[in-house]
Amino acid sequence: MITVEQAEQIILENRSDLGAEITLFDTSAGRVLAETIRADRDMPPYNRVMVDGIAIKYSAFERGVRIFKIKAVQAAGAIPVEIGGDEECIEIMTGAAMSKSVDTVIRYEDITIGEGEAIINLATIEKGQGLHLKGADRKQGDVLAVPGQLITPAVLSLIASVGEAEVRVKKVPRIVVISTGDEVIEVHKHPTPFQIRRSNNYTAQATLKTLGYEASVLHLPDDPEVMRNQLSQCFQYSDAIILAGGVSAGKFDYLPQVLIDLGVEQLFHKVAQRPGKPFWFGKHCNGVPVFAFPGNPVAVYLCMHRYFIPWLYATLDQPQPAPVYAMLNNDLEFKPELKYFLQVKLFVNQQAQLVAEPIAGNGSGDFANLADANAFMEFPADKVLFNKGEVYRVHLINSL
Ligand SMILES: Nc1nc2c(c(=O)[nH]1)N[C@H]1C(S)=C(S)[C@@H](COP(=O)(O)OP(=O)(O)OC[C@H]3O[C@@H](n4cnc5c(N)ncnc54)[C@H](O)[C@@H]3O)O[C@H]1N2
Ligand code: MOO
Ligand SMILES: [Mg+2]
Repeated sequence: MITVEQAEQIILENRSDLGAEITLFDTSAGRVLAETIRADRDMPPYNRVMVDGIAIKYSAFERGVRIFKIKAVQAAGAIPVEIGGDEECIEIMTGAAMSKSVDTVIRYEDITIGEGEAIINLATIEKGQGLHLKGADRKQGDVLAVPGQLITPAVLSLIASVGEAEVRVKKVPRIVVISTGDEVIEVHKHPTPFQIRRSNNYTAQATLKTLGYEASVLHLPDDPEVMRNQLSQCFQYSDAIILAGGVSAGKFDYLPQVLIDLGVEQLFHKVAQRPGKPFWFGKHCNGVPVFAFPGNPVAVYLCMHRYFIPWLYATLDQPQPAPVYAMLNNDLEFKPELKYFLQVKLFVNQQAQLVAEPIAGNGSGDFANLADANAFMEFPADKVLFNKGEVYRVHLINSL
């Protein structure tokens, strides 16, 4: 049996390269950049007025001039107006490009406008005040965003401002989530006393949706023939396949054999972890990875966060998010030599520490308590006792 770290490494080594495509900039939020965005002009591109008021030459104020003749009113977007002499000013608006003949802006609140003139009511001003200098933020050609960067609303504003109406983004994988099991029926149907409604595939789909990724869902019965037929089609139109259930030691756990029959190379089966020990991972001969998670709902949920999402980041060339750590709030014991992932509720205490409160449950079949959790805490396999105050890694879940 391999460790969690080994499983993670094998999965990341099997990241896919799906290439890039062009998309319209205004639909690119949530996509991952596949090009470098550079400033096409200085930022700001001109000496930008920051307040509504008057623009003057500072040296005139320094000499004692307080009353300035208004030469013109200049709106944002208008051609910059020059003053004729030092005792003139321009009434100028926020966002306007200031001419070289003036260098300082005084806001309306600090002046009195009279008949064709402006009187400054301040004893002191600073040269260059009220002005956002050309190139102060970034210079023309500077890198604004890099490949692998998520297009957040902030990045999108940069893409728009440099005039990239079309932007190169990483292609997103076509993902299918497939639940298995004869006991698992459709959501709108009424279960017999020995059936359950399916939830695993929808949880996995929703987990992806919260990150901005679509997935289709499918269900397969515990019938190797049907599984073979349906799965062989899935390999034609998917870039990643997530399965749930049918991978353990039961008489009807056909999946590992079915996958091997279909040309999927088994890269591992079973990971030293709880939940999710029977996790099976392989790669189809056409390159499509297969994440066959154990059917228990908590195992599916953990494996989505611990394995599939990191694979997704790697596939999209996105840096993995920095690990998060929290402080355990209770003593606990876990004897098996497995890495233990426990549902916890995180909160920040008055010392600004991130604290993890374990949520007691009934094992990996108990998905009722998942709704109260916002993270899994990861406990090392080589320890039995875990004490209050110790710090361990956490994986955030249920964050919308
Ligand atoms: N002899 C052994 N038995 C089991 C072992 C083992 O090592 N030896 N491992 C246990 C562990 S750990 C897990 S986890 C489960 C995994 O089993 P499978 O992957 O084969 O999954 P199933 O048997 O199909 O189902 C398990 C459980 O999950 C429920 N389930 C399945 N699909 C859904 C769905 N879409 N929505 C909600 N719930 C679902 C299913 O009804 C079962 O209760 O095996 C242990 N056994
Ligand atoms: O692998 Mo499981 O521990 O029941 O989810
Ligand atoms: Mg089973």
